Amino acid sequence: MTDFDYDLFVIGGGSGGVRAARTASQAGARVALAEESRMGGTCVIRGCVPKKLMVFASGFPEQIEDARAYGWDAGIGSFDWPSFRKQLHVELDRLEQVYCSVLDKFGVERFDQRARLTGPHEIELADGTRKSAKHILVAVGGHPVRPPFANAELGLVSNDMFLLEELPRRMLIVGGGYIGCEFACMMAGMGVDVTMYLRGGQILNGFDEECRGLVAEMMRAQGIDIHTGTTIVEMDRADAEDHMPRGAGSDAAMGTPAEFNPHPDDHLGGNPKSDTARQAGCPVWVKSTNGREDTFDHVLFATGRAPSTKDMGLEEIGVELGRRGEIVVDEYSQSTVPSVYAIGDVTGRVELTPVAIREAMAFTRTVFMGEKTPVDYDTIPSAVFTRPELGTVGLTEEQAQERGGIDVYCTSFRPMKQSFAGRSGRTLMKLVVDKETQVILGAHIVAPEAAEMIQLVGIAVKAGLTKQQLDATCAVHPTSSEELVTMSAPSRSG
Ligand SMILES: Cc1cc2nc3c(=O)[nH]c(=O)nc-3n(C[C@H](O)[C@H](O)[C@H](O)COP(=O)(O)OP(=O)(O)OC[C@H]3O[C@@H](n4cnc5c(N)ncnc54)[C@H](O)[C@@H]3O)c2cc1C
Ligand SMILES: NC(=O)c1ccc[n+]([C@@H]2O[C@H](COP(=O)([O-])OP(=O)(O)OC[C@H]3O[C@@H](n4cnc5c(N)ncnc54)[C@H](O)[C@@H]3O)[C@@H](O)[C@H]2O)c1
Repeated sequence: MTDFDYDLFVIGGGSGGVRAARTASQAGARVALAEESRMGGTCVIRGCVPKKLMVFASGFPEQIEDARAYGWDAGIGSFDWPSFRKQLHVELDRLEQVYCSVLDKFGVERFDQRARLTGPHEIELADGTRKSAKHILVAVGGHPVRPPFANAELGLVSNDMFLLEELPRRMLIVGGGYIGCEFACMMAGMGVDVTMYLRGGQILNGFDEECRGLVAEMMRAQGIDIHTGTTIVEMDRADAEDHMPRGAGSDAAMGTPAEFNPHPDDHLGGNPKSDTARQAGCPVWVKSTNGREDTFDHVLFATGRAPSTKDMGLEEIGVELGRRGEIVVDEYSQSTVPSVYAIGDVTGRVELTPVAIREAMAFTRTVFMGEKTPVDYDTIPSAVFTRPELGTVGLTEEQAQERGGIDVYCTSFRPMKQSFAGRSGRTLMKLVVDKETQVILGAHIVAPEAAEMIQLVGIAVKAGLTKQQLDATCAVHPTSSEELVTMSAPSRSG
């Protein structure tokens, strides 16, 4: 064993990789980590964190409108994107430093470069250096994928949204999953005119139907123009000759286009080193399946992500990849090459930060602490940061109906704060309960702060509590969440 340079070499400094490196080092292992872009990975640099800060920024117009209804002489003024963006990146730089310091503090050797596998125990760094390790952990995450349309490179992906030089006036978002819906609400809140194209009939495929319907209704009420069963058939630069608006240059029609940098490397949805240099895309002319032709300052492709396994040397050494390029692993995150493990988005299991972190900790326990620890994927709560938010845990009503024997407790109301302000927004709370045992199988909330609420209800659902046990908890009044412990009769059974 001492023949190896390290006990563990981690490739990827995102949520999963950093946690695994730190905990393995704490467990006494000699650890190194290579990160080709910025430490912190998707969540910290181009995902959860900047997204949530943008969610906060985009919520103020509504809050100020409410403040006026509550008697404040408040005015919204205008939103200064460049100033927000500057502050956002100061914060991301700070967090990146925190991640670096944590690794340094725990004695993890860092390599700020790309790494690939050249053997079951060998890693090659971009500068040609080779390192050996008893175990290799691949935690390289995923990257956004554009659909295979001609000229799709004219569109942005989520990574680009945090780097925009200026906010678009009009924007088309293609895709209605987590990322599409969250950006639609953020952009609309910041005053952008948002159109969405969905391939299917509704946003947020896989979530509870009633909740999807309500979130879509609320998004439309904010002015988001959602087109279902619609996709792009053709797209081009708006200033291409065929698509110039008559009597006006595209600048006049669309605002000054920022410099356009195509994305030569779709491996990370862009060149990882260009994070600070990337400029916004150009105005785009779009023809859609509904026959409509339109121009947008930007098109955002929120059409899914793929594991970043390209050119990693994985298949060459015998690591099996799945259909989408994900690393196939067992319940202990071990790949088909016993010395190579993989965690996080690159395994295509559940693409959430807390899940990548749990996989990292289970990996450390299994490999470095002698406790074989599988990850528990049952009943993972999550939230979509739309406005209002959607929090979800456990089975949807539709999934539970398939197994049958359920009671559904559901309530929908105008929350006190919004009702007073004359706002039409509704809150929805739903508990899906096993009729016989009364165990709660699922909980779904559409409400302001639903993400905070579902974290707590998630404990009850994970613990296998019954509806009666929830009801035995005294309500906190006046709150919205008290409805979760006061719904007395099922709305329906199935
Ligand atoms: C816009 C957006 C919003 C999101 N919001 C949420 C949210 O609110 N809540 C939530 O739970 N999840 C959210 N996610 C998902 C979450 O960010 C991911 O599930 C999580 O970051 C996965 O962690 P990871 O460690 O697997 O990979 P990553 O965080 O992607 O880290 C992988 C790292 O590996 C590096 N890398 C890749 N290849 C190499 C190589 N060959 N050599 C060296 N380094 C390499 C990359 O640069 C990257 O830093 C969001 C994702 C996006 C895109
Ligand atoms: N709040 C959160 O926890 C959060 C936020 C963002 C992302 N994430 C994670 O990241 C993952 C990826 O998010 P995502 O939104 O990119 O993926 P997603 O799979 O949730 O949504 C992609 C959407 O794009 C649509 N689509 C795909 N190809 C298309 C095409 N050619 N034309 C039109 N539509 C097309 C799909 O039908 C789907 O609705 C999520 O599954 C989630 O795990 C989580």
